[in-house]
Parts: sequence; structure tokens; C-alpha cells
Amino acid sequence: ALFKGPAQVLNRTYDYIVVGAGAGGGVMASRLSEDPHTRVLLIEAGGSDFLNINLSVPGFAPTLPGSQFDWNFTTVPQAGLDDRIINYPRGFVLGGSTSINQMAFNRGTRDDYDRWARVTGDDGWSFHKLYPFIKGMDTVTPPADHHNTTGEFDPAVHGHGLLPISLPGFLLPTDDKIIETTDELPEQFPFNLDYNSGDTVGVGWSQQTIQDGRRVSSATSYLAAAFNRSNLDIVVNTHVTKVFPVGSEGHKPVVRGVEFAQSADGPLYTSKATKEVVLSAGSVKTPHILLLSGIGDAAYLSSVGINPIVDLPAVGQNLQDHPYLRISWLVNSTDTLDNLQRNATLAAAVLAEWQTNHTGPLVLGGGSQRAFLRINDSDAFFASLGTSDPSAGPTSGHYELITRNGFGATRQALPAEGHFFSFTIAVVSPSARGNITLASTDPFAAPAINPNFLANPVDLAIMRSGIRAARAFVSAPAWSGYILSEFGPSADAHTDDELDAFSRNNTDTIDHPVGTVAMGKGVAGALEPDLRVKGTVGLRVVDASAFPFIISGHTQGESTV
Ligand SMILES: Cc1cc2nc3c(=O)[nH]c(=O)nc-3n(C[C@H](O)[C@H](O)[C@H](O)COP(=O)(O)OP(=O)(O)OC[C@H]3O[C@@H](n4cnc5c(N)ncnc54)[C@H](O)[C@@H]3O)c2cc1C
Repeated sequence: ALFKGPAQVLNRTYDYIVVGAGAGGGVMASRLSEDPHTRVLLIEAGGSDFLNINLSVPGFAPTLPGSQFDWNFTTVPQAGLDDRIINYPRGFVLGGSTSINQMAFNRGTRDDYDRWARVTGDDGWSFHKLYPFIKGMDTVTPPADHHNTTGEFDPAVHGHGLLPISLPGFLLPTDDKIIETTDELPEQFPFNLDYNSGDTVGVGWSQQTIQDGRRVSSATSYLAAAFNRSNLDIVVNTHVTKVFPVGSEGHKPVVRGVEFAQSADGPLYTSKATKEVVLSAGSVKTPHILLLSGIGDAAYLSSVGINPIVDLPAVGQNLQDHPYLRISWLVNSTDTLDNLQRNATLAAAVLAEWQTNHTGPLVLGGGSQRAFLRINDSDAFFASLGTSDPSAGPTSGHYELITRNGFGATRQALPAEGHFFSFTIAVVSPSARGNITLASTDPFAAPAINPNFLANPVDLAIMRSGIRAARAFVSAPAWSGYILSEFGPSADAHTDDELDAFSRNNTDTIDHPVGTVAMGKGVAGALEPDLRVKGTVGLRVVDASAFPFIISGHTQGESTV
């Protein structure tokens, strides 16, 4: 049952208490409750309005960060970004960040998972061992416009799982030019039939968590399948403030207690799991809850007045995220998505079309094609920077380019005139590491978030390569007569120093924080390879915090695996 507050669940007994209903928690609550004898409580801080129209219309995704469905976190000043503070969106509603994200659906690469296996010492995380589960996760459904998708993906690498995905359901005039470019410049921009095969490298059609023109989230898929189960209770509008020991086994605390409240000044409640507590509050809030609970670096916790119960220095450390920016060109066309933002009558008409048929441009998620690319001669490139290749291996890109049939910029608004084509450029194999620490011991206060963007010069060098590759892409013959000129502040940036200045001034987060309670050996790891929190009994972390390395693509897919 779904409850708007904790009153009804306080006197019930649960085998598992899952904290957070995002990519990880939605799947955990759904899978655990498949056994009718297993009683599961899922606690979500945000609300239950996951079918709100703004969360359903794929084209409205850009309006969700900063809305009531966002935690509205910000970072600490970023030294690598000219000391700018940036917004750090995280979903605050059933579905978590899968309810507010850009819907790109990505699996990790062969090399991404094999690196996880190496650093955890557990072959179960290798691509080979994971592949049957990965393949069984999604089902490719027809695109909203029902066009023939032969040649746009490889059916052989997809299964019949609970997560519906689809190819872009509204074709754009730039689609052909993008695919033609892969014919014209195949060495630099090879076509990749399916970037979810384990090898992302190349240019391919986007696969997105969209079905019949509507957003798919962990709430519309996994949780919806479980809503009517009598052994699953879901409580929304309820913040977990800490977890606590209910006893000890050997020298280890048994952390099966959960404390929660509806507001900073409201009453505190507790509940105890008979088997396990599963933290799935995401890469910002899971380490936050652990630190508030006294699970973290003992010396640090004592210094801020929290009694340490487990000394686990890795909690909150190893934050990795993908920095991105955008560049745009003026184009010789009026058929771009810019019209939707400028013309209220047209915007109303396409919304009416979406409401009636679930078709039209609003069925599009962010970017109909994307390219994961490697730097040429990468060994020499990274050696010249005094380092080794930060990517997981040859199936992983160093940077990603995402196409956009319209204006795109992280810091400039749509100009009043002109039509545009843009690339989003992201560093997908970053070297920078940041952290999550406490700004206050008040559980309702946000933690201090430091992704440390572009603090490592290697990330700046990859960003430069990405910008130069984007320019090379639109210089292919397919674009002649269409691309007029590069637009905005990037147009004047050519030397390394100019590109770096542009990057520092325009980089933002593509919203993929991971690794803050990572699996790993020794003190570098907070979790055992089976996701149990080291030094505890009865406590697990199942969300993107657990990734020991960020994958070289978008992160919702792995948070679901
Ligand atoms: C704006 C945006 C765009 C993105 N675009 C993409 C994309 O296109 N493709 C992609 O693959 N990935 C994308 N991502 C990232 C992807 O959505 C996340 O990697 C993924 O959802 C992480 O899953 P998670 O389970 O770790 O956390 P989340 O999905 O964030 O879930 C955490 C849940 O825990 C809840 N919670 C937190 N604290 C508490 C507490 N104290 N008590 C109770 N509940 C709590 C939260 O409200 C939330 O519901 C995007 C993310 C954002 C924010």
C-alpha cells in the first residue's frame, strides 16, 4: 500500500526496509517483494506524484531540475570552474532521479564492468558474468511514431525485461546528416549499431527510457509492477534521518534500525528490519545518512561531534561525475526545436498533440544520437600529460557528443533570433575525484557537495579534444550549406588556453554522481563486493554510490542493474 506518512507503518514488521525509491531502491523494493512471504517497507523523502504531466512528457525534462521534484542541492565553489557554485539536481519523488532525468539509457561497457571486477576482486561484476542480467533488464518497444527501426539498434543484445526503452519517436531534419557523417568520416566517427552491446565507441541512435511517447521511470516500471502487493508498503514524504544499531554480532554492530521524520521540527519515528536495511538514497544522500549515523571516518566524525560507530574512511569520498558543456552553430534552416521555445502557439499545439496521441516533438528525450569517442593515439596523448589512460579500456570512450537540433548552452539563454545545431560534450572517463561531507549535523540540512570538476588537468585536455571533435564532425560534407558559423563564446576559443578558459566558464554537471560509498578492497572501499557495508551486519547500499568507478556512459542503467 502507498501511505502519505509513517503513521500506518509504525506497528508493522518488515524483513527489509529500503531507503529511497530511485533507480536502485525502486528495483530493490520491487524485486524483494516478488516473494509474497517477504515483507518490505520502502521509505521515500519525496512525494508520490510520479505521473505528473511534467514528469511524463519527455520534452519537459529540462524544466525538472530546480522544480519541486528536485532536492535543489548546490555544490561548494568549484576551483576548476572559476570558483562557481553550480546546481546539483537529484530527483525528489517516487522514481528518484529516474523521474527527472534526460532518459538516456546506457549500459556500461565490457571494460567498465571488468574494471569493477578487478577493483572489487569479485568476478561476479565482470561483463561476462553480468551480461545475462544486463540483457534481461530492458525491452525495446516501438518508437512513438512507429517508424521502422531496422538498422538503428541490434535486437540480439536486448531481452524482455521490466524496463521498456525505445528509439527516438520523432525524426528530425538533422538525423540524416548525422548518420551521413559516419559514412563520410568513418575513421573518426564510425557508426555503432548499438552502443549497449558492451562496446560504446562510435556514433549511434539514442536508446531512451521512453515508452509510447511517455517517460519510463523506476516508479512507472519496477514499482508500478509491485504497487498492489500486500507485502510491500511505500511511505512517501518521509526522510530517513539515520540508521542505528539494534545489537551486535561478534564485534560488529547490527544496523537494522531506521529513524525517520516528516520535517525538521516534526516527531522522529523508528522502525527495525528483521533482515536488512538497504540504503538506496543515491550518491549524495546515502553517504550523508551514513555519516549522520556515525559510519564514516571516525576521526572526522568525532571532530564534528558525531559519535563514530564504524570507522569507514571511504564513506563520502571518491565522488565521480561527468562534467559537460555545450557549443552551438547557427544553421541555414528554420526547422529546429528552437521554434518550440519561441512560439507559444506552436508550443501549445505540440502539447495538444502529445496529450491526444503521445506523438510529436515532445516525445523526444535529450539528443536523438550520441557518440562515445576515444582520443586518437591515446597512449601517447596521456603519456604527454604525464599520466596513463583514465578510461577503463578500448570499449569505453573518453568523451561523449550528444546531438541537438536547436540551441544549447549551459550559461546562455536562447537568443531572440537565429536557428541552431548544438553538441553537448561530456568527459565520460574523468580523473577528478571529489567528496560529500557534512555542512551541519542537522539531517534536514544539505551536505557539502564537491565534485571537484575540472580540478584535474587531464579532464580539461579531454574536454578540449571533445570540442575539437565536435567541430570536426560538423565540417563533414553532409553539413555543407547547413552549418553557417559557430555561435557564442566558444567561437573565439581555439588555443588550448582559450578552450580551457571557455571550459572552466561553461562546464556544468550532467548529473551522474557515483562512487561515494564504493565497493572495493581495503580502506579505499566502503562496501564488500556484495554491497554490504563493511564492519556492519544487516546493512547494504544498493545505488550509484556503490560504483567503484564511474561508467563511461549514463548512469541510470547501472543503478538499475
Ligand atoms: C537532471 C538529471 C538528468 C539525468 N540524466 C540521465 C540520463 O539521461 N541517463 C541516465 O542514465 N542517467 C541520468 N541521470 C542520472 C540517473 O538518473 C542516476 O544515476 C540514477 O537515477 C541514480 O540512481 P540512484 O538509485 O543512485 O539514486 P536516485 O535515482 O537519485 O534515487 C534516490 C532516491 O532516494 C530518495 N532519498 C534520498 N534521501 C532520502 C532520505 N533521507 N530518506 C528517504 N528517501 C531519500 C530520493 O528522494 C530519491 O527518490 C540524470 C540525473 C538527473 C538528476
